[in-house]
Amino acid sequence: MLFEILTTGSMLGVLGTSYYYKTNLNNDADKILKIAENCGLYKKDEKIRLYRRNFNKEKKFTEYAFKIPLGLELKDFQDKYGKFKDGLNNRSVRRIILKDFKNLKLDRTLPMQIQAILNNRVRQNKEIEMEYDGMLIMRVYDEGMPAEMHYDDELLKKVKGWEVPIGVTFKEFVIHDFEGLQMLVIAGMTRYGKTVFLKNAITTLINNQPENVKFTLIDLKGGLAFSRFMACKQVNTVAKNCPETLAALEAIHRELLARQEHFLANGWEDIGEAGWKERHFVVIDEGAEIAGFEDREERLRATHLIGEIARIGAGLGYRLIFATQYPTADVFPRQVKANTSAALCFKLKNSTQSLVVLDRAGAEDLPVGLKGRAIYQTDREQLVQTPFIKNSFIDIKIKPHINFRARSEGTSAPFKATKEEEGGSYITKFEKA
Ligand SMILES: Nc1ncnc2c1ncn2[C@@H]1O[C@H](COP(=O)(O)OP(=O)(O)OP(=O)(O)O)[C@@H](O)[C@H]1O
Repeated sequence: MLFEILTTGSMLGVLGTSYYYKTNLNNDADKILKIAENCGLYKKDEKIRLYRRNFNKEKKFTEYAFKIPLGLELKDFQDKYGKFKDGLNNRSVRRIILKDFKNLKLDRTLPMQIQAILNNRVRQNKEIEMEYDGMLIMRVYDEGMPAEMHYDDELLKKVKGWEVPIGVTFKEFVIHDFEGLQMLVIAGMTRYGKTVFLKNAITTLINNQPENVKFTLIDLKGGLAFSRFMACKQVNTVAKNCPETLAALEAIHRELLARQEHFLANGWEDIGEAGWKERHFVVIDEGAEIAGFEDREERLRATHLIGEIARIGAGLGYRLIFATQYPTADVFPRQVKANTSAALCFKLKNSTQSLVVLDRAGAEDLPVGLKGRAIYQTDREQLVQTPFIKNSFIDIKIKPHINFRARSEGTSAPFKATKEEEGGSYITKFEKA
């Protein structure tokens, strides 16, 4: 009796699963075509056309290739990401779970139990990835990404050199390599994961490049988030207000110009050719505070100095991470925007902000309340779940790098350039690669 039930159950399960995929595939393709049409993604009477579809059983996604009318581009479809996502998830589906049959109780309620298994409905949680390679590629994943990813030792082993973990997509682990892309913009509404990501980046770099990394941390949210890094020997400065920020930026600027002169004198094109290992990271959180400095002169000067780091810093070994929750055009120094080709964008308030960061709408459609979900944009775009790093984990990792000699108030303030740095000759020593 039990054997019969299990066999019948398994058969029903297999049939149910194959029915689910068959109808699901047709429905999804039809839905995409319909949503595109309803969103005005067509030209005159020319609509998008399905060219092929492939189902990847292992990674549980279906890839659709669409021919799109001339005059439309990938961005037009990405702008409607939220509409496609909601449309594909607009109803629950019947899903038969095979292992439920194994848990059946052989009593009078058996028929009801079987009925419950057969009638099981689940809310859909599909995710979409879009790309263009001569055709519009839409990958529809049956399951969205994990809602959480933890930063642990295993994850730390996956990054080396100047790489920092960005997170996971539906199918792969993503890193940001600061040797390839030296500047990174981070944007997102409050409490969606900017600071956690910055702490992830700082901890990773201290751990993997303890002898070569230097930090200037500009924390205009009061200095609390970066305070645990203050005593690390890799941290030159934690600036917490306008005067400290200006002093820190002026010091970097002096160093930058001196370095430039030194490179010129030696005929080095960039830090790679110079063979210097040091990289100096300037991390700014919250960038919008700078645009709000009361004194106009100070505001303009700070903006100019950050712009200079973005404009000429990369080749000289400077790296910039600029984070803000108010990404409006006047908050980004022009040079930062012009010289940055990487952005990590958490949920934003509206499409105008998204346009400033990503040059397209869409970040406003990221899920409400899902912390750590972001769009990572370089020359391509990936939807990622960023790793969550616990403060206790950070403390373990940075402990070996803490300078136990108590810092005086002064040492947490910006460092002073030496006489030599201020003058013509530049004496900072760097290790040869
Ligand atoms: N990647 C993540 N995964 C899971 N939870 C996260 C993640 N990042 C952040 N969180 C949660 O969200 C909270 C807020 O994150 P965080 O401090 O980074 O926000 P924020 O964007 O910097 O906000 P604000 O702009 O207000 O400082 C964290 O305390 C944590 O609980």
